[in-house]
Amino acid sequence: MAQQIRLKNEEAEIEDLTEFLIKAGHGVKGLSETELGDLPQQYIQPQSERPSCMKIMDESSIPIIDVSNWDDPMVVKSVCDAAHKWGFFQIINHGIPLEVLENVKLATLAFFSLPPEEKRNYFKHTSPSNHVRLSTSFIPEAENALEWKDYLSLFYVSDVEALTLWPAVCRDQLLDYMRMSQVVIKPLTEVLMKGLNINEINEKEWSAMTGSKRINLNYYPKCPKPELTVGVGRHSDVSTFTLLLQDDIGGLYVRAPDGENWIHVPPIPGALVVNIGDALQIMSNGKYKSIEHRVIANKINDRISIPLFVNPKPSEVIGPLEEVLKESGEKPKYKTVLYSDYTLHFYRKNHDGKGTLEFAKL
Ligand SMILES: CC(C)(COP(=O)(O)OP(=O)(O)OC[C@H]1O[C@@H](n2cnc3c(N)ncnc32)[C@H](O)[C@@H]1OP(=O)(O)O)[C@@H](O)C(=O)NCCC(=O)NCCSC(=O)/C=C/c1ccc(O)cc1
Ligand SMILES: O=C(O)CCC(=O)C(=O)O
Ligand SMILES: [Fe+2]
Repeated sequence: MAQQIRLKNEEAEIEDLTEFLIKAGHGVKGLSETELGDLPQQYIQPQSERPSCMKIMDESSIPIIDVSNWDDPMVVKSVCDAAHKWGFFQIINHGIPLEVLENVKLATLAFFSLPPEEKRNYFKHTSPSNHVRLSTSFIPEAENALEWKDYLSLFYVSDVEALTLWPAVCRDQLLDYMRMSQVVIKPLTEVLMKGLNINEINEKEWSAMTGSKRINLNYYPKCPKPELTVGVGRHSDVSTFTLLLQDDIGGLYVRAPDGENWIHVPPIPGALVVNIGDALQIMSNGKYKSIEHRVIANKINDRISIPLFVNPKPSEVIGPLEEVLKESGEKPKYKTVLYSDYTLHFYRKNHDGKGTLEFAKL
């Protein structure tokens, strides 16, 4: 197969690659396992996006916050300051049992270990529902260069629906995690709102901020030439916030507050990475920031990560919160947008740093 991929002329190559990756269900994991030795040209990123162009700040680190007591004013301050300055932080002692997190990682590996004949049923054209979708790269149709990643994206509607639609090898573990994640989602939302002087969150605001959830299982197989490609290109999440579980390999980099340098997010056993998404940047009128981040591929190890995106409901109209505008006296920096229009805009283009936010800028 590997030889076939390489020997075809350029146009046939793309067709063949699509056949191999998607129709046959091998994904980039299958490509990695063929031990090509070389990187197919479709994965070669322009010079400016390659790791060699990143200025990395080794001495810096995003905050690590012990959240064993969410009511502690110091915790509230640390979380809100981090959301303002860094847009990214790690939380420890968050109350989700280690076993639940370990089971999510094992379930992710179990899904990607399924034979290609089974996995191919979850790609867009064959998936039984648009709430379950396996993809390779981000949006292959919209990208000039592909990303070295496969991912299963699961939109959560209810336990009942997930039990019917989600793949049996991982659904119970993921549902346990979704259930347990409330011990973080609820106090984290309350604390972030406190930082905006919102002390009571009504039903409508809960729905505006946390009304829908999506969980992605990311698989980054080892890559023959990591220096020429990316695991995930520069982007900010379109969520309200994201809880990210990563394994012990590393490779996630976030933009430093100076807007130029990059900072590695080291794996910490048992910790969760939290990042602010575009929706909360909009609702907080820019007080909290969604930060650009990217993943570098790895030559030696496969890597997995599992982001849980906490989002507004797709039918929600979001914009700067009234309380925030009143309290600060600021003019709105963003217009109101239908959240599903915002996410559709994100899904129609390749990763472009913080470009998605332009859609909502006034
Ligand atoms: C607008 C959505 C996304 C889809 O609406 P739908 O009408 O029920 O679903 P469709 O299946 O008809 O999808 C419409 C289009 O959206 C795209 N799409 C629909 N889900 C997908 C999908 N998981 N994958 C990649 N295209 C999709 C897809 O391209 C499709 O376009 P097309 O095929 O041309 O009809 C809707 O689910 C929605 O608004 N959800 C809100 C919650 C939500 O999912 N928010 C996104 C949080 S995810 C996030 O912050 C970051 C994600 C991310 C992901 C990958 C990365 O590399 C980096 C970051
Ligand atoms: O793999 C990671 O560490 C981050 C992945 C990511 O940014 C995403 O899926 O949105
Ligand atoms: Fe992300």
